[in-house]
Amino acid sequence: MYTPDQIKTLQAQSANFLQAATTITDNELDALRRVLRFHEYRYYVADNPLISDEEYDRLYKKLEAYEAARPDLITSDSPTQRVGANLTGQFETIRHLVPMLSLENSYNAADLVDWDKKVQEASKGGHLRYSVEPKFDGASISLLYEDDQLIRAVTRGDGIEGEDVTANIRQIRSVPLSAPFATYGIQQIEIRGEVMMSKVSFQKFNDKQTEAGLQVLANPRNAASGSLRLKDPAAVRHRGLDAFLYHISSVVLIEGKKPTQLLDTHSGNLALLWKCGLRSPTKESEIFDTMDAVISHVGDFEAMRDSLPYEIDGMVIKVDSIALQEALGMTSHHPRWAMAYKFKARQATSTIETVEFQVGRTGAITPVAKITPVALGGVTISSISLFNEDIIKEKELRIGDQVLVERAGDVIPNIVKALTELRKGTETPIVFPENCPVCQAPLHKPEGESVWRCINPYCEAQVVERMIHFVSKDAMDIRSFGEANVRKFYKLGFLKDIPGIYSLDLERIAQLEGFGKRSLENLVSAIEKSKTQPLYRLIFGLGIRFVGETTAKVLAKKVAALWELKDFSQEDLMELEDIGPKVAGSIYEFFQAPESIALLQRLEAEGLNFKGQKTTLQQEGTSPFEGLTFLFTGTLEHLKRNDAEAMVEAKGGKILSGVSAKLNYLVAGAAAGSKLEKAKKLNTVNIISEQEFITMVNEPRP
Ligand SMILES: NC(=O)c1ccc[n+]([C@@H]2O[C@H](COP(=O)([O-])OP(=O)(O)OC[C@H]3O[C@@H](n4cnc5c(N)ncnc54)[C@H](O)[C@@H]3O)[C@@H](O)[C@H]2O)c1
Ligand SMILES: [Zn+2]
Repeated sequence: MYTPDQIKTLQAQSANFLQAATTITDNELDALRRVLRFHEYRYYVADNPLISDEEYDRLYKKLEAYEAARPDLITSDSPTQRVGANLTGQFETIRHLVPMLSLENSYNAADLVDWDKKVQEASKGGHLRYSVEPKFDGASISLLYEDDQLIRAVTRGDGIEGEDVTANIRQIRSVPLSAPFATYGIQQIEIRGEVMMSKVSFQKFNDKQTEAGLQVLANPRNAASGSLRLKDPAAVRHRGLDAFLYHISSVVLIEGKKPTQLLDTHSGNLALLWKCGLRSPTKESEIFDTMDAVISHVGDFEAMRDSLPYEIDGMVIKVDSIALQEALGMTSHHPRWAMAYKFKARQATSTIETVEFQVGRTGAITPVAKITPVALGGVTISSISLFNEDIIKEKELRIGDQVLVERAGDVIPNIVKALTELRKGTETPIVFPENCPVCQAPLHKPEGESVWRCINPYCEAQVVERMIHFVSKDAMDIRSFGEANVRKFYKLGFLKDIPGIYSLDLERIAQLEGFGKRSLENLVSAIEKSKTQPLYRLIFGLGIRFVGETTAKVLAKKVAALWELKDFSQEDLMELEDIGPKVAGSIYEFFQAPESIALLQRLEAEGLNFKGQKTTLQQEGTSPFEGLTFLFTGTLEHLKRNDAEAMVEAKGGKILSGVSAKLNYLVAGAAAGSKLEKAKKLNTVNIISEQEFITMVNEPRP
């Protein structure tokens, strides 16, 4: 459709239009329309947009503003006069009973208030209600049911005609093949909705694409519309698609039947669809009497956008009364009775200017792309982690590449893809260093891992990062310390390692600019306070590889004092909750390394809390045998069998009737027989004597 040269020219023109703050001139009108049509093709037909939605919307608004001032120059094929065509020519086209339009977009409360005024005028003082529902970010479809049977499903196409994708739509489980419309007197009904791919299915889909070396899709919308065009309906079934149906566009009643009242309002329509077994957004929609209430609701919904299982890109506000909808009518592009309220953009385009390699506290090398600063979701983004070398290879990123950047909610920004077609030939590969960029030690990458590491424990970058981690909020939480002070003190030679935090030369610090009496006092008291932090914070703060907060808590609970961890074997560690071989290996290594022991000795000498939770827990606990199982066999010398069993139960343990893998302790008396033999074979049972049992009962915890 477009040659590589045309693509480059059109993209350069887009960039010019986007940069120019001013409105366009008469001469540029044609070029802007061509540019918009090109992006519509990339978006609707190729499913591979080259600019972000926000950029497209800005171009569109530019054209709209120009045409509003010069209505004499509007042509019927202008992108503002019809919906972007997505006819691929691969399917039979079918005419919609009623045109299938786009929506008018609004971006702020003021836009909504303006629209409300127009609607109020049209309502002539009648009671006005708005129905508000999510704007589902998928691909639109139109379904036709006749005599309760689904007879066809069509894409939006150019709004007048769409493509017949019935075979594919029949694979979507939330679209019933038959529905009891006749009970409402309906013979034929045309319904509109959105085919969606959930966030989970989308992630799975992209993972598979990556694995197969295919291009990842920019968003679930692209994935949904791409799925509708698959040639093999069976393949559609595996994509995990859903459909929300939110509009009735046409109804033919069975002869002699009266229309149900549900057909009088939009909310009634949603209820009717729901009652007939279609997934309409009844639960997701709400009715409001005033635009003020609508505005506050859309704000609330935007805040919970990320907790939904599917993507929405805004809200749609609809006039609830169908009579008023009809009075308001439509343009050739959108109905006047509905308004989309678009949420803040999540994607933008930018350029990779350089890539830096950062060294983390565990020595991991993270490539970070420095991009041309771009505003996204309320913040300006100028650097983006590329995670590791594999990701760079998978996404085929190069320095100089134009890229699509995404920032969803609290998730850290990431690069969705490079816009490879826009390459000029001057882009250069991203070369991973062979040596640590800070200490120059050769980097290592163990088999099966994707991260390169500097394994020099004295690497400056790591030393500093470890200290930053140690003082951080989730670790020792030394409030007034922070990253900036760690770096400053280190640079000045005041601070060399973690224990040094507790022996800072305060007099020298007092002479530094910005360290008044007050801030120095705060620093000192924060450092002092950290000495009594619970043990798990210290363990976490040590920055042992793979030991997060949760693991640190597990470890702190298991010991009376930190030093005990030195005696844990890898097997001992693996018996603890949620600790696998990788984590166990790392903990074991840490406690065997002489450097670690020296570090801990210095910290202990500084008076840091090394006490774990083990002893306190047991003294408080009245059920030291909780979770343990016992069985007695053979003849006991000192205790009666019944008394012994009662002792176990009194301490929270359980008596089992036979030897199995569930058994923890077999107390074997004289002449023990088959049970003892079986326990020996099992290898998992602790076999103890009566005397050992008595000792255990008298001890706080086995
Ligand atoms: N990045 C690009 O290059 C590019 C190019 C073209 C279009 N676009 C994007 O597409 C938009 C235009 O596309 P569009 O015409 O499909 O409009 P749209 O997606 O902004 O809104 C209209 C569509 O919303 C859908 N919708 C979802 N939930 C709905 C609900 N509850 N009620 C009614 N409709 C609902 C319908 O399918 C309807 O057709 C642009 O604003 C832009 O964001 C991007
Ligand atoms: Zn290094």
